[in-house]
Amino acid sequence: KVNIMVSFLLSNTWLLDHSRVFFSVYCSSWLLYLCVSQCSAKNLKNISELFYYAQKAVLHPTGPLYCPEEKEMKPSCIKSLTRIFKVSDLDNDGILNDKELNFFQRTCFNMPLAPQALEDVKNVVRKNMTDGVEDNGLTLKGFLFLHTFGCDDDLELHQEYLFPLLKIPADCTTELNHNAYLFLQSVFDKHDKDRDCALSPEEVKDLFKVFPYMPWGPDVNNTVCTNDQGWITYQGYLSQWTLTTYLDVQRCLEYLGYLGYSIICEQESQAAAITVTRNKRIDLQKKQTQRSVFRCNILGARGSGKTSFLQAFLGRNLLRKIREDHKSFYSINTTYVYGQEKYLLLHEVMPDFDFLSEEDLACDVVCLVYDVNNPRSFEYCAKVYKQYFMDSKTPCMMIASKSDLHEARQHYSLTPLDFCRKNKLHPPQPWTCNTVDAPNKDLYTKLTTMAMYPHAKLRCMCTCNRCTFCICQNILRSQLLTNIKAKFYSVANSVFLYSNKINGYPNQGPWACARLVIQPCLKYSKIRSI
Ligand SMILES: Nc1ncnc2c1ncn2[C@@H]1O[C@H](COP(=O)(O)OP(=O)(O)OP(=O)(O)O)[C@@H](O)[C@H]1O
Repeated sequence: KVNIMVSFLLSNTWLLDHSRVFFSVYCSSWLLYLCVSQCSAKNLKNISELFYYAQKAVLHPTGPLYCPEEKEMKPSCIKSLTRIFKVSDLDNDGILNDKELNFFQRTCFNMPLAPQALEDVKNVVRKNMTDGVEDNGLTLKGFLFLHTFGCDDDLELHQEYLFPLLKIPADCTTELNHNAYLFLQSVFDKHDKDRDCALSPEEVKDLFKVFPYMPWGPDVNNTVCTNDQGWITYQGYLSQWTLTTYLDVQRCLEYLGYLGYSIICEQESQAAAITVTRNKRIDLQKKQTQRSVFRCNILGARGSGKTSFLQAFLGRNLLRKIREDHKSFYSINTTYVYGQEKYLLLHEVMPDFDFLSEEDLACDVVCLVYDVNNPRSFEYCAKVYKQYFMDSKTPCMMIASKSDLHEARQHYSLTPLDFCRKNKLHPPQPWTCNTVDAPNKDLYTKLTTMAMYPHAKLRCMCTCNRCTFCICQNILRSQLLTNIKAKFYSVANSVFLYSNKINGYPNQGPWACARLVIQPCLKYSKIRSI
C-alpha cells in the first residue's frame, strides 16, 4: 500500500512543477500522506529529502499508528501495543523487567539491548512521565510511550500469522504436543495469581485480555473439571485446550497466535504445537495407537441420562444442577489406561433418530444409554445399534443408567442382557450418578480402553457370573484366597526379617525365603504345583 503511495508521490512531484491544482486535489483525497515537498529533477531541488521521506513512508509508516492532529496514538495502536505488552510480560506482574524487555527486543530486532542501553531507555521514559517506570521496569504506560509486533497496516494480526498452513488428512486427528502443553502450563501459571490451581473469573478475563474477543463461554465450566467454587482447574484448563485442538484445530491455532506461542517458543508458527495423528485405519491394522485423545459418542432416548453421564465424568453427582443455557454437549477429562494418561472426550448426541449425521456416528467408542426405570428407553438403543453400529467396527457399550431406581421390564422383544448376548456385546453396565460422593469412574476407564484397543475382547468386563472366566475371577477375588495371600505374605516377610537378623539365610531375598517355607507346606498338602 505504502509502496504505491510512494510511486504516486514521485510521479506527482514531477506533476507539481507543472500542475499545482492537480496535486492539491490528489493530496486532499489521500488521508495518509506523510509530507508535501516541492522538488525538481531538472534542478535537483530537494531530491535527497524526497528519497528520505519516500523511504520513511515505506519503512516506518506512522499513519495507522499516530494521529498528528490530536498528537496521540490511535486507539487500535494502543490496543495492539497493550497486547504485545501482555504477551511480553512473562510473569504477568504488569511490569516489563530487564529480562522481559530483552525478550521483546530480541523478538523484534533479533538482538538484546546492552545493560546501559536498557538503562537509557528507562531514563528516557522517567524523564517524560512519572509512572512510566516502576520497580526498575517499564509499566504499560511507559511501554506505550516507547511503542510496536506481527501486525499489518490495520494493526490487526494478519491471517497468515493466525492461521498457518496445517494439512490434516482424512481419518487423522489433531492433538497438542508436549511443548504446547508446557507453553499452556506457563500461561496458566502466569495468570493463576493466587496459586490455587484454578482460574477465577477475573483470572480467566486477564488471561484472555490479549484476545480480541472472549473465547470461552459459560458452557466451558460444564465441559471440564472445576473446583468447589466452579472455577476451571488446571486439569480442566488443559482439557479445554485439548478439546479445542481435537474439534477445531484452526481455532486452536488462532488462540495460540493471540497468546504469542510462536514468538515465545521461538517456533516458525503455531502449527509446531500440533501433532497430526496417524490414520486411524493404520492404527486398526497395527492393533496399536499413539493417540492420546479418544472420542466417545453417547446416544440414548430423551431423558435416559446422557447429560448426567457426561457430568459424572467431571466428578459431579445428581445434586449438581446445570442451567439449560449453560449446558454443554461435550465433556472431557483424563483417564488412566495401563498407567498411561489419556483424554476421553464424551459427546452427547441429540436423540433425533432420523437426523444422525456422520459426525454423530464417527467416534472411537459408542455408549448406548437406557434408563432402567423407563420401559420405553431400551428400544431406542436397540434400534440405533441395529441401524448404525451392528456392521461397523466401532466398539459399543450398553449403559443401564439410573441403576439405583427400580428396574422396569423393557418393552422390547429381547431383554437388554439377551440383546447384548445375541449381538456379542458386553452385558449392560449398571450405572448411576445418584451418589453421595463423586460417581464411580471405572466405566470411563473401560470406555477409553475399548477405544484404544477396539479389536480386543475386554473379558474382564464380563459380569455374567456363569462363564469360566467369571468363575475364575470370582475365585481369585474370594475372601479365602485373599486371606491365604495375606498370610503367605506376612510369613514370607517375617522369615526374611528373621533370616537377616540371625544371618541364617545369607544373601537370600524374601521370595527365596518364602520358597523355603512353602516347600514343606506343599509336600504336606500334596499340591505339586502352583
Ligand atoms: N439415578 C437417577 N435417579 C433419578 N433421577 C435421575 C438419575 N439420573 C438422572 N436423573 C434425572 O433424569 C433426568 C434426565 O437426565 P439427563 O438430563 O441426564 O438425560 P438426557 O438423556 O441428557 O436427557 P435429554 O435427552 O433430554 O438431554 C434429569 O432430570 C436427571 O436429574
